[in-house]
Amino acid sequence: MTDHGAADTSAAPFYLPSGNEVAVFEQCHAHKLAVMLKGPTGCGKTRFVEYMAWRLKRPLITISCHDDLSASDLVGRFLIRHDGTAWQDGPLTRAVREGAICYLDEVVEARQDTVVVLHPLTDYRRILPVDKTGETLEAAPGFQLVVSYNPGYQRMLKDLKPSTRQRFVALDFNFPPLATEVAIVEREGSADYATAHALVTLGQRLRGLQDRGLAEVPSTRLLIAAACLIASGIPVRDACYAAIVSPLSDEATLVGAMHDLVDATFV
Ligand SMILES: Nc1ncnc2c1ncn2[C@@H]1O[C@H](COP(=O)(O)OP(=O)(O)OP(=O)(O)O)[C@@H](O)[C@H]1O
Repeated sequence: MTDHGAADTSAAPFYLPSGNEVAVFEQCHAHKLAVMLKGPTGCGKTRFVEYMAWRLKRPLITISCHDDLSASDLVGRFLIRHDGTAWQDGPLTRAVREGAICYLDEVVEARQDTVVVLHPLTDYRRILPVDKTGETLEAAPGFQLVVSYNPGYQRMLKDLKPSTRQRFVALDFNFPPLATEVAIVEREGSADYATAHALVTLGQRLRGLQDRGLAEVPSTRLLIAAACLIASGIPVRDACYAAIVSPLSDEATLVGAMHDLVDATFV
């Protein structure tokens, strides 16, 4: 869990919008609507929430969901101490009390019985029943629930229930348009324009391999990693293999096809 505590008064997190996501999110916040960010890994969802929390001057509490995450992990539990037991709020309860933005990353990884804890917070009631203490907390002004969800993963039995999905306004994220992604790689990867442009061109070509069986396509995050290696003196091809090609696949044919695209991009 990442806890930015009080509202972030430092400089704005760097975020380049791709569409009207900032305006839509602001309206959701004003109307107390929960938001679901849908999109592939590494395309800017977390950075967007950090930016919005800064813009709206709200504290941000981030929770990475996994299949062991229990309702108590979110809401809180009694801790045994030398002088008895003491209640400790979980991150969701703290966000509700503080009026923070609570960001649950990859919410689909959490078990259904954990996810249902969110339901009464997403409708007009905005309440959190804390069964173990008998309290019912009303969310403080400014509280907002935000979840992320990667629809690309094949999940079979594991998916969000319609009764959960329909509680959120969904914002679709994808990799940014070329010029925007070049600007991001330039800035975040300390790259010159030509290198950033070439890396994004390579990224777009590799994303085209999805039709040929590449399960995971390169995210903006991977392109930035390659740029960082290049900026620190690693030869371009080595950087691309290590930061982009190798993390994406172990399958010889696909790796070969990706190597060819690296060579064709950086002639
Ligand atoms: N629009 C953007 N503006 C600025 N930086 C961006 C943007 N999109 C992506 N990035 C960069 O890409 C990195 C990865 O993005 P981020 O961590 O937000 O992805 P994510 O979609 O939350 O991924 P995951 O689903 O794996 O958590 C960021 O740390 C940032 O450097």
